[in-house]
Amino acid sequence: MATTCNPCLPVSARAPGVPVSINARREVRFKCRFSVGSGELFAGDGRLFTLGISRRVQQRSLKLETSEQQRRSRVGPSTRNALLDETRSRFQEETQCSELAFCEDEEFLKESSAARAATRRHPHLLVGMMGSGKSTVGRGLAEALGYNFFDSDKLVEQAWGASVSEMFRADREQDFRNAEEDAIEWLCRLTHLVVATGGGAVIRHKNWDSMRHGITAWLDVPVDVLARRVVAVGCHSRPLLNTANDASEDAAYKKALARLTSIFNERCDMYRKSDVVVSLKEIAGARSIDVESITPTMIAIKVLEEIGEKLEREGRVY
Ligand SMILES: Nc1ncnc2c1ncn2[C@@H]1O[C@H](COP(=O)(O)OP(=O)(O)O)[C@@H](O)[C@H]1O
Ligand SMILES: O=C(O)C1=C[C@@H](OP(=O)(O)O)[C@@H](O)[C@H](O)C1
Repeated sequence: MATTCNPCLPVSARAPGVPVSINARREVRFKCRFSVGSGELFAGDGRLFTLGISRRVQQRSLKLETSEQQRRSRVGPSTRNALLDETRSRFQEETQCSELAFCEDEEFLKESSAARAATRRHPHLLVGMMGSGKSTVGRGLAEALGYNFFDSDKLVEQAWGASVSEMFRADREQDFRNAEEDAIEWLCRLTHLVVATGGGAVIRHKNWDSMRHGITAWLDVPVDVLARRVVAVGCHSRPLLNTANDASEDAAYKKALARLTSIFNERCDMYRKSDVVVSLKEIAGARSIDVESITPTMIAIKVLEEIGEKLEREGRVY
């Protein structure tokens, strides 16, 4: 028997978990309030307990909640108490916590579901220059959180039945920007999702009004790295770079670098308006590696850490 946590993610970054429930296999799920982590604990007979670890775990105490759903599942009081006793002793053994409290009172449940509802108001929106990794990192982030992933460019393409490049080529950039605005407004009304916005989303105030319903994270990637990435995959899907006809990769790189530098200089103040900034240079410095060696997973972890810290500073739960 052991608690199992995703070893790739730091405590503050683990998934916030699912609502408390008992499933068809009669595995009982417990979830704690102010959860900053979760683990799984197996009872001797194969039942699975999903546990949330409270911030207070550092003070050697732990709070778990059981839910109305569990009550509805017709686990009788003696079974429930036996489960709780078993969980208590096994978890105390695991965590060396001296205090462990199970809360079942209505007030606690109301409070914790309000807290969960508050976090649900926050879609995670990745902003940044084209090629900064919003889609790549966003997908991993969504997977880690158990959220849905959306790419606003893709929604626009679906709505118009044309690719972004085709729209730009047909001189319909303004139509694209309007459709992007609608897509972002719609997405920001939803919950439990990670959105990769288009690189230019930050230029419209209306998008910021929408994005304030969520949490924005800027992936700050040096322009030379961006240029290398977009040239490597081909610039056909990035109409603003206009490098399609360049004969050599070197020529395409130089043109992309110049164009990206100028776009970055125009937009950097707007990217800085984001709730959190994830700088690849900083990650590289902290890990003593070069920027090109930073993996999307490392970036996703940093995004989660930064968002977690921001919410904590503001007294909100993740
Ligand atoms: N951390 C990374 N390291 C190396 N390549 C990356 C990294 N993040 C993204 N890429 C690559 O860079 C390209 C652009 O990434 P993408 O996620 O499409 O960026 P965006 O959505 O911001 O335009 C893709 O080919 C992707 O595989
Ligand atoms: O920077 C921009 O203005 C744009 C970035 C692109 O998205 P990505 O950042 O996903 O490449 C796409 O929305 C469009 O080509 C415009």
